[in-house]
Amino acid sequence: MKTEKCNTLAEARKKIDEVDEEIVKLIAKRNNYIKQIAHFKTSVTEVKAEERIEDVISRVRQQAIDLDLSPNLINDLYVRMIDAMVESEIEEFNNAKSF
Ligand SMILES: C=C(O[C@@H]1C=C(C(=O)O)C=C[C@H]1O)C(=O)O
Repeated sequence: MKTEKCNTLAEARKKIDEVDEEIVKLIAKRNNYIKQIAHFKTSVTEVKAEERIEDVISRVRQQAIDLDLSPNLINDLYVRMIDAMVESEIEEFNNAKSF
């Protein structure tokens, strides 16, 4: 992973702002795929797919370890994010069913 060396506080903050912009775009992209997935499912239990959540969390925890990042931090962020995305998937699922 390429991280540039910054020489000032302002420069480092600008880099952080750029990274944040990318993170939010990627989260929006992830959420768009989540909404598509809703259309391939037939029940709310299937929407929730607990075993898939465990797989995703386990994979990102390992990736955090590989990148020398706290696995617990990534775990907590993902639990919160997936929770919200499952809500958005359920909403999409219920809307699709009502057509
Ligand atoms: C996207 C899916 O649906 C839900 C959302 C998940 C996620 O945000 O990664 C994982 C499992 C499901 O709770 C899926 O089944 O893959």
